[in-house]
Amino acid sequence: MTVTEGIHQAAGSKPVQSILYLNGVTKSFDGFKAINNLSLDIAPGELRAIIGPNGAGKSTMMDIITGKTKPDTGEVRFKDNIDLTRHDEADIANMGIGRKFQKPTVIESLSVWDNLELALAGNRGIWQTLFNVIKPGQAERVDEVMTLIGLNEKRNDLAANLSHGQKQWLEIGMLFIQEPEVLLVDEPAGGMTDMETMQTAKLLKDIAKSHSVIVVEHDMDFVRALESKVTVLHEGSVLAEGSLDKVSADQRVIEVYLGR
Ligand SMILES: Nc1ncnc2c1ncn2[C@@H]1O[C@H](COP(=O)(O)OP(=O)(O)OP(=O)(O)O)[C@@H](O)[C@H]1O
Repeated sequence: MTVTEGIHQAAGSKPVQSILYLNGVTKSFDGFKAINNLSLDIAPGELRAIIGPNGAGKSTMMDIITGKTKPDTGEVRFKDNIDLTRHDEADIANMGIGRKFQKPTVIESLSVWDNLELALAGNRGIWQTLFNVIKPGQAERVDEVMTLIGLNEKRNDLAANLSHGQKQWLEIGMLFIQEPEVLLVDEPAGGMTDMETMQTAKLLKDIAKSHSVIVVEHDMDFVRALESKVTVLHEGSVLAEGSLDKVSADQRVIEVYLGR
């Protein structure tokens, strides 16, 4: 059994084939098909990049997975047999599908440490977290995540004083510390320097050693650095899938990106 299989297979149960499985999903807005017969299969522990021109349906797809938007038709399954269309957004987040939006939402007036501690505490609330003694093991967990996101030396700095890239890493850390099984990450590299972009790719690759990660991104240098399978969306469907080299050599993908 590989490490990934071990993580995703409960004792005695059948190994999970697909951490996320979409089949024949359609969603229309006022008669316009934003998602059109979309199918997608993500394996446990997979890192998958989703690309596609503006309006291809990337955000709507993420909204459908997280329960923010209900599809008109089609299957949306988590761990093979959990039908996500029957659950609301809060349920889906609690089941272990975490999403990081494009804009960081860290609390600027708190330190890096406090932001992580707060995220770890989850529903316990801000005042209890800040004034209660931290539980055994939690400080170690905060330290561990702080090291992963490369902000150890900034632990006592206010989040307001971090660079844009560092805020994004902190936010990824705040999602990761809650131990979701799947992380959905929306355009993390937007507005980052080249060095920050490469560090973000490394961070997501590190996270994907033990988690499934789906990342939507426009920055092709970032997508190349992920070294992952790429899905190209266009007009709400999968246009091409494979390595970045393979999809970027596909004539249909070239036409979509360059315009006909
Ligand atoms: N709530 C909505 N009401 C009406 N139309 C919508 C709604 N949400 C999305 N759309 C339309 O659906 C299509 C797909 O949008 P979506 O935001 O999913 O694309 P995207 O690939 O994420 O684009 P971008 O890269 O620009 O963020 C677009 O034409 C958009 O205008």
